[in-house]
Amino acid sequence: MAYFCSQVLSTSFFTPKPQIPVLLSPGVACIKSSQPYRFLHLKAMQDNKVSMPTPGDESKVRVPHVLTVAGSDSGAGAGIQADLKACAARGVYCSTVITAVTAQNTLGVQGVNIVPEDFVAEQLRSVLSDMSPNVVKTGMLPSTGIVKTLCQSLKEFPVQALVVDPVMVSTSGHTLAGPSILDSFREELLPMADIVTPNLKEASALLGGVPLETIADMRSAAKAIHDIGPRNVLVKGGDLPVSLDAVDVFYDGEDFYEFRSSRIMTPNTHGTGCTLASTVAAELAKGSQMLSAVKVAKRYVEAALSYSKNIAIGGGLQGPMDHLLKLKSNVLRRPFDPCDLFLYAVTDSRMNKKWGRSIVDAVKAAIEGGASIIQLREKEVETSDFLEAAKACLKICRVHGVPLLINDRIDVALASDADGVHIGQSDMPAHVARALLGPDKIIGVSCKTPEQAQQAWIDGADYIGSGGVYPTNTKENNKTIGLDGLKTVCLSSKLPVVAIGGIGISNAQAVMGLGVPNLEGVAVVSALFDRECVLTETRKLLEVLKESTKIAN
Ligand SMILES: Cc1ncc(COP(=O)(O)OP(=O)(O)O)c(N)n1
Ligand SMILES: Cc1ncsc1CCOP(=O)(O)O
Ligand SMILES: [Mg+2]
Repeated sequence: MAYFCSQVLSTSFFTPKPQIPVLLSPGVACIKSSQPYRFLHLKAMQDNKVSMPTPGDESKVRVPHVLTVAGSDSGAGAGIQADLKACAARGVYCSTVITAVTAQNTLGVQGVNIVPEDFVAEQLRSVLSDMSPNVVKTGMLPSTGIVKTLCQSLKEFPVQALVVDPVMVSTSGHTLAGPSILDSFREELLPMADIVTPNLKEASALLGGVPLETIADMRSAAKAIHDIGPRNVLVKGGDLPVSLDAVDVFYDGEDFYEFRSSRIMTPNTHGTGCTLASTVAAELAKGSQMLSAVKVAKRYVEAALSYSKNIAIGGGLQGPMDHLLKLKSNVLRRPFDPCDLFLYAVTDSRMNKKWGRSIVDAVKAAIEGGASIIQLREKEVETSDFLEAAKACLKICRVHGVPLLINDRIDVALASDADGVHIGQSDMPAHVARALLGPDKIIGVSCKTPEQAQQAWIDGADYIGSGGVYPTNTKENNKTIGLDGLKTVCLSSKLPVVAIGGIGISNAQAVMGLGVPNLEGVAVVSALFDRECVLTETRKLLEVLKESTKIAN
């Protein structure tokens, strides 16, 4: 590997107009250049100071790493906090050097406290001397001294790429870095940058105040900024007047590229600039070339903006976005409660077809009748129909606060964002399902024996389905374990249990009357769905179950 790298390096020293990162191995990009800073960088790479796989150290995995040098935003929509979240969302490690601490919220910036220059230098040294970030991304650099300190540190500890977001004014209009830093930007920082990502105001400021009102102006600005020294320029046109599309202009010194996307109507745009730049940095750290890094970053920001367009955080005009695309779905999903197992309705497409109803109608009726959890057990439908049904049922379940699980099909559960899965002993092992679904989704496992119950607990299941308690026609060749077998499983299980198999209004009380504390309810298929009126049957079963809890107490 080292030999291959030095081959690339030795030719790159003589490349006349080098700009594009050369992929050496995943996460290791080498930028060809003949400039002094580049020389130091390449030299450091040769000396193995910059992240390289260590021969004989295969058990350790080097992760792509971005160091962000920026200001803290107490509201966490922008600055260091946005950078951390964007890198985490993109699967890249992010270390931080804080240049200023701001008091901010969705109303604006209430205060700024600049970190002393020598302490910025100390943070830089701590990270750069030990942790070998692949890429440095800069945000708020509030003083000339801090800009100079950073440039000095980068000469001492070269990195693979430098992404400069020339933050000057907050989205609320507060000055975060005054005009005094412009000279140091132009003279020192930009010539070291692999990409600079100004918005219209920042591009104008870098060019001495020229008005920028059209895409043609943006192209001229990109070219003029490129002349200052950065290898690539992205002029962001989000503030361009009278344009429905958001247009950004990218210039690599030879070609122009326009990135167009339809404007997402949302107030939650605070921190988009920081997020875009740190995502570019993250993609470069993974080994992407510059143009694809910018493309992916644009796509990610658009997706996050679109996902976050209706989230409500703070009372001001500009809210933060949700970098991890999780907040909305977590609000709608409540944690698993074992009481949900009380009346567990398991669908069956054959039965619903027989009675001329759709899966969605069957689920609606079961919920209206009082089902506390739904499982889609659709053994005969096409995958695409299963997915559509799951999405439609999920909408209904969410409105009623009823969890929706998918039988067997982890792929369908993931694609529909259902609340979880129910799996059997011959399905995907529960620990694999847990790894695929993450910590929050509900996983139920079928168990007939104490050993299986113990394994389900070890594997990270949330509940056990135990049966068939009574003989059933719904599942072929299914061994009946009886009430005794059910009791044995319950007593050996650390997890809540739901009984299944041949259960209906005639025997539900006998099952619940077993009197074991972790037996939470009954799961039924034919007693609800192989009947003319699902609503009536569900109501009747609910009454029987309620009655059995009264008797038990
Ligand atoms: C709640 C509940 N318990 C058990 C089962 C049976 O699952 P499995 O053993 O995977 O068999 P199939 O349902 O896939 O035929 C269940 N579905 N639900
Ligand atoms: C899926 C399953 N697992 C064990 S028994 C059974 C079938 C339950 O269906 P029914 O409630 O109609 O007996
Ligand atoms: Mg199964």
